[in-house]
Formats: sequence, C-alpha cells, structure tokens
Amino acid sequence: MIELENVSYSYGGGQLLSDVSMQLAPGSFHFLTGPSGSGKTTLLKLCYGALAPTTGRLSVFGEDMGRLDRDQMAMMRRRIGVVHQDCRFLDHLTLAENVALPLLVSGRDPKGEEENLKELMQWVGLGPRAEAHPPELSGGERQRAALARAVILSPDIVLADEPTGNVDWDMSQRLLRLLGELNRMGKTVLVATHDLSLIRAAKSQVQARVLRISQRKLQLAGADL
Ligand SMILES: Nc1ncnc2c1ncn2[C@@H]1O[C@H](COP(=O)(O)OP(=O)(O)OP(=O)(O)O)[C@@H](O)[C@H]1O
Repeated sequence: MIELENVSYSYGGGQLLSDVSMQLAPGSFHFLTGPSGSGKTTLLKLCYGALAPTTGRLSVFGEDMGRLDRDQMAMMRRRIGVVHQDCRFLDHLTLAENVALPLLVSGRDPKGEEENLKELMQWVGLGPRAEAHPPELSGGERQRAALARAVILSPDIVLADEPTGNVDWDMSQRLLRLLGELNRMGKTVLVATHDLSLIRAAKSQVQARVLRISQRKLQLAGADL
C-alpha cells in the first residue's frame, strides 16, 4: 500500500533520512518511533506527498508518487487521512464544520453527508460538542476531532502524527482504541509517536509492527522496546 525504496531526504540543514526502505501492507498497523527531530513527521509527509524524496522511489496504492500530476496527486491524497501533530483547526468554524471541511475541499456537499458526519462525531465521542469552536476544546477533544476529520472521506490509509500528544493516559488509550477500530475496518494505519509506553500498551489491542528511525536510518524494532 505504501512502499519506500531507498528513499533519502535532505534539506539545507543536511540529510535527515538516508536510504530508507519500507513496505506497509494493506490493513497493517505500524508505529513509527524515534527521538525528537529524527524525522518522523518528515517521513509521514513523504508518505502523503507533502514532501518529495531527494532520492529514491516512493509508491502509494501501487503508483509512483514522483510520476503523478497535480490532479492525480489530489485524488491520491483523498485516500489518505492525516492526523496532523498540531491539529490545524479553523477557529471561526464549529467543530462539526471543521470535521466536514475535507468534504467541501473535495467537492462534496456536506449537506448530503449530515448523517455520516453525525455518526462520525458520535464515534469519537464528540456528538454533544459539535457546535463548539476549537478554542473551547480540551486537548483530548481536539485530538479526537482531528481523527474524525482525517477519516471523513473514508480513506484507505490513516497517518497519525503524535495523535496522543498533550493528552493524559486514559485519553491516549481511548485514541489508540479508535485507531485500532479503524485498522480492524481494514484501514492501513501508521502512527508516529515518541511515546514507547503507548506502543507497549498497544500490544494487547492491535497487532502492530514498530519502525524506528535511528541515525537517519529506518529499522524494524525488536521486542526489546
Ligand atoms: N525542509 C526542511 N527545512 C528545514 N528543516 C527541516 C526541513 N525538514 C525537516 N527539517 C528539520 O529536521 C528535523 C526533523 O523534523 P521532524 O519534524 O521530521 O522530526 P520528528 O521526529 O517528527 O520530531 P518531533 O518528535 O519533535 O516532532 C527538525 O529539526 C526539522 O526542523
């Protein structure tokens, strides 16, 4: 579903990722871990086409990303739901309107999807908060809304960047359960986190593999986490 072959990524400050190869099979669940600044967000950005590799090949849904034109890239991105680290809400819109935004952006009429939106808000436990505005939300509510927005278009892949940042343990477990449910629905899930205790706790909930970035390389982590 996502395949990286010998991908490297450099910017003005130097090389961040070197010769990274990985394959995420359809329906798999992976954690991506590594120290702060090791390149987790960058790797996710490569996976959804927000950044291009400096060298190497990256394909998603069997398509070489480097060969997609703008329209094809836009189509491909709709099949990938992203939970951004900083959530990125529009404060003047309600929570429900924020969650529905990808519908508008992709040219669908949110009015025709009201039932879908309502169900999704309930699924993340935010039904009663639909009319609230982002500044009124707690950290956990923001993260759950960000997850709802990431899956409103029913993507095949969900990429989540530190989805449990700024929340307490119980809320991080709740978010993990939601991600596990998405995976059981057949979605391919990749979660970037520096929180090893979260990964350890996930073992009882999801069958996940753990990828670790260390010194610009990506490795499959062993059971010694
Ligand atoms: N295009 C770029 N221009 C400048 N700096 C960049 C660029 N891409 C990445 N970096 C830098 O590379 C480093 C790695 O960033 P990245 O956000 O991918 O790491 P991370 O592992 O997700 O970190 P964290 O766990 O703190 O979120 C950062 O110091 C970032 O500022």
